[in-house]
Order: sequence, then C-alpha cells, then structure tokens
Amino acid sequence: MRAPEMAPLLSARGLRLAFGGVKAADGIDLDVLPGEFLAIIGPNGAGKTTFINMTTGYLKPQGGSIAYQGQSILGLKPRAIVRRGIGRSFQLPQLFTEHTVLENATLAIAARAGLWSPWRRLLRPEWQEEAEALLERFGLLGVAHARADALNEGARKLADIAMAAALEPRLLLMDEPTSGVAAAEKMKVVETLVRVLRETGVTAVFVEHDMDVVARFADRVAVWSQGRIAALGPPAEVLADPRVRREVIGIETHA
Ligand SMILES: Nc1ncnc2c1ncn2[C@@H]1O[C@H](COP(=O)(O)OP(=O)(O)OP(=O)(O)O)[C@@H](O)[C@H]1O
Repeated sequence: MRAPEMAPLLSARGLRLAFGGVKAADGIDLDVLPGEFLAIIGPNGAGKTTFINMTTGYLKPQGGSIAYQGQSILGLKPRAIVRRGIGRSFQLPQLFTEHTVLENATLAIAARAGLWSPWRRLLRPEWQEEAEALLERFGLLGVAHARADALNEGARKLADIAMAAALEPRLLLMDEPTSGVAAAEKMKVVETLVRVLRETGVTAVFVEHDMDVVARFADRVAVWSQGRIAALGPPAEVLADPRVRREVIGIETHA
C-alpha cells in the first residue's frame, strides 16, 4: 500500500508561518500517501492545527508549497479546497445544534450538491435518503431524530465527521476526533470512523493526543515540535523513541 514510488496525495514542502515571534510552522515537509491514516501528535502549541489550517485554506503560509494530487492548492479558499476533495473536521463539532442529526446530514449533502452546481433547489427526498444511509454507516441512525445538542460527545464527534464525509472528500483532516470523548467510548468512536473511512477509501490525517489510539489506528505518525516535524514513521518505531516519549508523551525513559 505504501510503496516508495507511490505518488503522494498531499505534498507539503518548506511550509512556514509565524505569528509575531511564534513560529507555528518552521519548515514543514510532509507527504501524505494515498490510503494511509497518518496521526499527528505533539505538545500544545506545536503547530498541529496550524498545519491543518494551511492545508485547508484557512491560513496562508508565508513560505513553502502545498500540492494536492500534484497541483498547487496554495492560496485557494477553503471552499475551493473542499471542491478539490479535501475535507476537515474541527476540534469542536460544527453542527447546527438546534437541528436533528438527520437534518444536519441532509444539509451537508445539499451543501455538496451546491458545490457542484450553480443553482440550488430546496431539499430533495433523495438527499434525505442519502443522509439516512450516511448515518447508518456511522452507526447514528438510532439518533437521527435527536437534536445535535442532545447527543453525547462520542456521537457528536461521529456526527461531525459524518458531515465532513458527506462532502465525499478523498482526504480528510481531523483535528482531535476523540477530544472530550469519555475513555470508555473512545475506541468505539475511532473504530467506527476508521471503518467507514477505510470502506470509502478516504485517506486520513488526524491530530490525536491518545497514544493508544495512535498505536492502534495510525499507519504512520508525525511528531510536531515547535513548528517542525521532529519524527515520522510507523507508530511502533516513533512511540518507542525515548525523545518522543519524554517530550511528547511525558514518560521518563532512561534509555
Ligand atoms: N491565528 C493565530 N494568531 C496568533 N497566534 C496563533 C494563531 N494560530 C495559532 N497561533 C499560535 O501558533 C502556535 C501554534 O498553534 P496551534 O494551534 O497550531 O498548535 P497546536 O499544536 O494545534 O496546539 P493544541 O494541541 O493546543 O491545539 C501557538 O503558539 C498558537 O498560540
């Protein structure tokens, strides 16, 4: 799956962005390969969200390049980037809280239709059918008629990712998909989203603080440190690195 000759889906080179004196990106080089699940770990303020923001058009880097499927996406607006096939979910779910889960899903599907055509009609029955199928894949059909603000955090996170998936991205960037989810629920949430994304052939980049999740679900892990990538490789290798354990995971090692 990850042969060296495989062309990257996303390719970032030399990304730089400073906020005043803070170097949030200080020369980021990263290839994301088709089909992989790449975890981003690192301490608070290391620049993980900044990378996602630059890749999805929310922030413009001051230097460097980002190519998606071999074409530069630098300077494109978020909407244009979504249209190219890059989706994202946020650390805090972006649902319409006073609407039901099904209404949220139907709106997401309608939004996708709106991305492709200059005209829009009112909600169509086939969008609702598609929304139901989407919720079923994410195990959310049982809460389809619940208001989004009535969901527990695990279901809310899944619903938010389902909305991003409704736009049919080929690459999905997720900022802390398990933050705020109770420990007992966490693995189930990740299992569900990984299963759905793998079934639909979506490549994923996700920021994660739970090392058990990273060890179990990531094909590779990139360690962010002060706007740079300090280590990159398979979780078994990277998570065993004494410097990563000390500086990122907070475990003292005597190696
Ligand atoms: N829009 C902004 N304006 C000013 N400073 C910013 C902005 N966005 C990020 N920063 C700063 O850039 C640095 C990197 O922030 P970023 O949110 O990317 O870190 P992070 O690794 O995602 O952290 P966390 O794990 O806490 O979410 C931080 O020092 C942050 O305060």
